[in-house]
Amino acid sequence: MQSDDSEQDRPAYPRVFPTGEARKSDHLKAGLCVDFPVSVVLPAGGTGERTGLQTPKQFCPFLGRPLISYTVESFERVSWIQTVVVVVAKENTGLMMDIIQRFQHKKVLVVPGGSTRHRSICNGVAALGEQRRPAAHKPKVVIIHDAVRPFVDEDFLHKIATAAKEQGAAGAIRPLVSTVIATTSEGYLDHSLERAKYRASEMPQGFTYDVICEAYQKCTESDFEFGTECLHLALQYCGTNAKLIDGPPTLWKVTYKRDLAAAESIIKETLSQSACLITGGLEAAVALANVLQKAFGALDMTELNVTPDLMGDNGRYLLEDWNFIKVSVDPFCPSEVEALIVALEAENRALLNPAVIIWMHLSVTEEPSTSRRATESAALIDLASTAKLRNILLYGIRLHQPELVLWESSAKPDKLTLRSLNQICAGNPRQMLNI
Ligand SMILES: Nc1ccn([C@@H]2O[C@H](COP(=O)(O)OP(=O)(O)OP(=O)(O)O)[C@@H](O)[C@H]2O)c(=O)n1
Ligand SMILES: O=C(CO)[C@H](O)[C@H](O)COP(=O)(O)O
Repeated sequence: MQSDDSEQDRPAYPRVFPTGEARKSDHLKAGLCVDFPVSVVLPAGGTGERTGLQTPKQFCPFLGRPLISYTVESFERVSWIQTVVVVVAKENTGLMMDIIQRFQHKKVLVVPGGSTRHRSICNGVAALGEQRRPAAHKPKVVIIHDAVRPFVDEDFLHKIATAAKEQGAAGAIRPLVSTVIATTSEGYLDHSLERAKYRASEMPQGFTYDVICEAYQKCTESDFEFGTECLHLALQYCGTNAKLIDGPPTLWKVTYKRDLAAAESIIKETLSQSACLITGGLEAAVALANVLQKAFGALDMTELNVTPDLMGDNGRYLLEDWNFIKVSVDPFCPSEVEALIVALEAENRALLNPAVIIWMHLSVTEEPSTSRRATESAALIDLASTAKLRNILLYGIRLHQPELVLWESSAKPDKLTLRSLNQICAGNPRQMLNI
């Protein structure tokens, strides 16, 4: 991870929660688009030796999902990207096909890798020219991105794709973290480079299909064996000076074991503490929602809004980024939560921003029997398992409160109620009853 980031330069990691109107207007922007075919090559054929782990880093799991699946999703969700070629070592083809099936990736083509990164990328580019799928067009622009850089957003991909189309090649750059020096063969300082003049070359990079094909056709065995820079091939063999674009720090590459921990914490960080309470408009649910809102407020949580439903434009906006607390009062009705899961799925949210649904059900009649509770829990476990495959984390809390007096919207919540709700809210959702 880049270590030179000052506080002001802290990465704007893709977060679940927008901050007010600015984010809202982003949503209202018609959406980025390109009017030429763009496809992607994700080299994922390495062994990840530097992590010191047996499993190649691209297949290491984060919250139950392999890293490569997060990267694939970052591209798949971009409507103007046609095909995502994932290049994997032959022995990992089965594993990759299994990941595609399990996480329902739709745009992926799996291609066998080579012995070096350049050979793998070259195989991926060649596969784009051989596609036989009816809907596949030869791409105008090919974006190349390491499979082990999962945090890439649509805005930046758009910049790279459009610059690549205009210029023939484009790539992300970042300020250097340390000064680069040359050493003598005896291990002494030969000379050092003036740091301000140099940049670190990162990914993604974009090329017109013709430029990247020509570069790989003309480059030497030595380039294939030792080269580390596709932009260099475009310059040397096609005379194309790449357009360089300052990228966000989120583009860092998972290289060492500590990067795996950092990636996981970023993914977790995107699970925001704020949420939208859905009441269905029922009086008792509204009263409960108000108590919860006060409890969250007392915990100084950033945002907790209450809405009766997710209809209309506001609903679409909320579905795009927010987490949800679905409040219901008898009867126990999983189909309401199922409808929320279906709506979230239809919104095709980024996998990097897992959606969390907490279903808080209030039972106001007599205590349900053990067998009824078991049947209801079984239905919810099924629902939660299906949701998890869509990166929707479903948790359940059942409250039994025959007396609703405390929860009338005008009443001040009693201290005990507030304290127990605070305890629920303060707990890691993972420690709650996970249905
Ligand atoms: N023969 C290779 C080598 C690397 N890569 C891919 O190129 C990307 C960047 O390379 P790097 O971080 O060096 O990955 P590894 O080669 O796996 O790591 P290491 O050098 O530590 O072994 C990774 O997504 C990696 O899977 C590839 O497709 N084919
Ligand atoms: O940044 C890059 C290219 O500009 C590549 O990600 C980098 O070269 C990969 O190198 P390595 O496989 O040695 O980590």
